[in-house]
Amino acid sequence: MTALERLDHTHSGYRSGGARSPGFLSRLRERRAQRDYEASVIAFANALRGEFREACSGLGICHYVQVAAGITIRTPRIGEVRPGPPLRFTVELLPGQEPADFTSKQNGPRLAHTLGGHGLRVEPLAGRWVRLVVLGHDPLADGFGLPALTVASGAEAVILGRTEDGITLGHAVTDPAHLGVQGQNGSGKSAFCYGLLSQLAAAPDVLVAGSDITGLLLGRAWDDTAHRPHQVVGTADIAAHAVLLEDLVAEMDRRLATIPARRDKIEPSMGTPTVLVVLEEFPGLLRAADGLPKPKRGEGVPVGDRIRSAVLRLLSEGRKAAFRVLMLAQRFEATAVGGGYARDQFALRLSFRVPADSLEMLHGTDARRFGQEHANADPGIAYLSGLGRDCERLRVPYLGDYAEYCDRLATHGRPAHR
Ligand SMILES: Nc1ncnc2c1ncn2[C@@H]1O[C@H](COP(=O)(O)OP(=O)(O)OP(=O)(O)O)[C@@H](O)[C@H]1O
Repeated sequence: MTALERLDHTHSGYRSGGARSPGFLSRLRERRAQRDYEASVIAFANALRGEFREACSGLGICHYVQVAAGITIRTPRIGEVRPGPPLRFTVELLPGQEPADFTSKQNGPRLAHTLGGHGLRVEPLAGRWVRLVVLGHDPLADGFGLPALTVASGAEAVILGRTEDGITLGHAVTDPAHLGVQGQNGSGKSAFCYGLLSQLAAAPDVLVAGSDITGLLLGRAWDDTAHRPHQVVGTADIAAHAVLLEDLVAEMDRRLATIPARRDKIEPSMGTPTVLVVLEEFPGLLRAADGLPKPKRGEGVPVGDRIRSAVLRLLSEGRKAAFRVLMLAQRFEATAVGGGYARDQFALRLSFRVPADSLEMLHGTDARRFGQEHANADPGIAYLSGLGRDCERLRVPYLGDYAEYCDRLATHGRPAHR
């Protein structure tokens, strides 16, 4: 506060006239500051229009118009500008343009870099208008911890991650979707699953079953819980994995045979829980099974084939019987996960750091534009498609180290009936 302003507050009774009062000077100064600010915003907006126009013509987000003097370039018109941060401005699309044109083919980061930012977010407004938001830094650069949360029922959403717009995405295990997760070593898939399973471990109407050749995601950490008898771990007895999966298929068949009249699916309950069949490092399980000696002709089916057909049945028929599959693989190659038909059954797909071709393999050609950047993603950053949303980038929550996972299961895991 300046001396004059102080005078205005403390000695207002001595003012000789409104026009000469310190209040007047202060208002004058305020008005001038406001004018200066507005002039700077106008200058900034004009500079932005120039830069944006250059960038749009460079990236081909423009129309070429033939006029008498030759060819002229029309670029989308900028409306209102808010310097931010983050810098935001509205843009009127040219006829035939779509909001996605600003982000397709790496246009988003290129436009943002020209305008001094890191990334670009496009928000459709009314009619042909969109708002472009220039993000100053990668909104997913900061991690977020997963509090010791558990859901009371499978119908409650567990936290999957936070998107670039700051939206926390959830998913209820009762939603009819199998979940496929791929990622290279150290990309954060196991940590993601620790978070996911620990949130589900207490729900009385969810059973976490499955096969885990590593023995870390399932197995010992689940000892003394109701889930543990339905889990097979390790590589010592690969046939036991096939037996477990076949038992799950038998339970699925029993449920399908008992769907009540006028219903087309099982309603999960404590007596008939949603079974989440976790298949950790599934391609590794198939490789180990295929490496076993083959039975002689007429003396049974090879273990690998038994596993493939059980998983295929769970994937294709399990949804109505309250079975959900969570499959993990380094790479979702069709041959590695039991065939292209099996891979197509995953309505919810999540990719941690993977080479560009693997990203496209699981998410389709829409994901091609993200491939290069995602091939170097930090642990915990993933692309998700499904849930009625386009392929989008998100950061999954981090529960902490493995000991924390064990502690949470020991504390919250639904106890075994004694
Ligand atoms: N969401 C996350 N936020 C921050 N750091 C993470 C996150 N997830 C994983 N990390 C870090 O990355 C490391 C590797 O993660 P994780 O073990 O889950 O990878 P992975 O893909 O399962 O690898 P592997 O296939 O070798 O098991 C973790 O030890 C942790 O330090």
